[in-house]
Amino acid sequence: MTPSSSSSSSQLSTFLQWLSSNNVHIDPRIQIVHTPKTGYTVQALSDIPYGVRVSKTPKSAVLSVRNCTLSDTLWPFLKPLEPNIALSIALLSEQLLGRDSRFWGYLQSLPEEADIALFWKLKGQDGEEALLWLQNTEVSAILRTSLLADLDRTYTQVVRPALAQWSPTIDRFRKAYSLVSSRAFQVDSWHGVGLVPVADAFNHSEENGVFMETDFAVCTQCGSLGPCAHPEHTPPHSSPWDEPMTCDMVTYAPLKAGEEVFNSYDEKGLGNAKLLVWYGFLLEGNGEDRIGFEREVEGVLRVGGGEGEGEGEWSGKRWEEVRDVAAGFGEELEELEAVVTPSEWVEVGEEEDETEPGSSWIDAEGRVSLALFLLLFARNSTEERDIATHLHLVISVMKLLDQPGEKETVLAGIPSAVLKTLKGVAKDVQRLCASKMENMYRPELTTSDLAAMLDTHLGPRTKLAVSYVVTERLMLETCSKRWQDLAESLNE
Ligand SMILES: C[S@@+](CC[C@H](N)C(=O)[O-])C[C@H]1O[C@@H](n2cnc3c(N)ncnc32)[C@H](O)[C@@H]1O
Repeated sequence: MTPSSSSSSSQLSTFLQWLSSNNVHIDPRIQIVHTPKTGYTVQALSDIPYGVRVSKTPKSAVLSVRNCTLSDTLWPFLKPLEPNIALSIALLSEQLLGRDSRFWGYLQSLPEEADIALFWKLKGQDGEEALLWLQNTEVSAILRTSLLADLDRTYTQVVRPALAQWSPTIDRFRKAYSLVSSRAFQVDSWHGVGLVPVADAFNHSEENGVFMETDFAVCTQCGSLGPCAHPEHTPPHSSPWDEPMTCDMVTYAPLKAGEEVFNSYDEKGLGNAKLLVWYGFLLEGNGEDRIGFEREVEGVLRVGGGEGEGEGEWSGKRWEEVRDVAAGFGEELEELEAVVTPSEWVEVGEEEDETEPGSSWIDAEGRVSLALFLLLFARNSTEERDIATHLHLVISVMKLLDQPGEKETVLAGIPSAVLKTLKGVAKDVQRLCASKMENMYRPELTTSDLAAMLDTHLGPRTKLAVSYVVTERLMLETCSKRWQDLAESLNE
């Protein structure tokens, strides 16, 4: 239910009063705004320089499994659970207490639920249609986890018995989970995850203006930052121990008057698939998007393609050899950044297992991951004895082709084995992309058809799903076209 603007403004004023009585500090240069359509946003009222603490929420005002009213009773039930599930139960318990909850002024300001894709399966026709569209995308890969079943089981085994006096429904528990999923923060090593009033009013963007700062390393037994009765806790020397512990939103860049202030929900970045599943929205042109090729890599390898190569050989000796050789090629490989994404160079040759299918992906610009490039290189150069020289030549040709100039001159004198490997890699990449698209919903529709559908009458979830699919299709098409062009230039 969408609240009217008068109920929305009374919710906000009750929330602001609650913040004030819980000693939450808000810098007068920012303002929390609420409209029924956009929910909460935070606006800068004047220019604010870098490094300003624009809000400070005492940890006593954070809702966590440690801080909730029924913590003493609930803790033994919550301790073994996955943190977000445990926090959802803590949140639900406060919601059930209603006005008796010390968090009521905050809770009454929250939406009833966040419409996250995790629960679309349970949302009738629009949700089901949206999920059909998301078939064989990154979203469906995330949704393959057993979380929904875990939530059902937790409801029966924990929520119902622990909160029996209120007879909570599974629906209320799921709604609480959706709020936690879309607005909880890591608070510290005692609270774990928690709902941090004010901090959770900021929307997300890739270019964030604020970030959260808090003392994380507190005593895991009692939450103390300074010296306490627990000998395992070594107090950090960097923080004053006697000040109230707070979760602060600090400006990360100078803010301009009149502009919305954004946070980033994950310092490592969040692609649209995760945003849809855990937060229920997506960002246009999200630079963090990736498409994994776990299934397709196995499919392509199974059908063969590397000359004379049999099933299963790809991850064997040759792959290890290529990986070892590539570890010494750091700078050379970096120069391929137009085709191979530079963001994971550090992983090459390090402990992370590059044979994991999870490291084969393309990025938002349609560039292949280094692991995928090397995997396909390995698979298409099985006959080469001197793999280091062969890799060097392949990289050199790719670099030359990327520069303006006569392709014929570039290619003259290049050993045919090098061209063959490159053509093989190009063909494999195109096959991976095609295979991904063929297994999506309605593959017969072009990407332009899908984009045109966005102007027609679609349910809100279906619309989000179709826009997501358009971005994945564009990434695949960009990637495929780049390698097709490369292969064609080798034929000229
Ligand atoms: C932590 S809350 C942020 C405050 C939120 N607007 C509210 O009304 O409570 C996260 C939720 O805000 C919304 N949101 C955050 N960033 C957004 C963005 N860039 N575009 C659209 N919705 C966004 C999503 O609904 C998300 O689940």
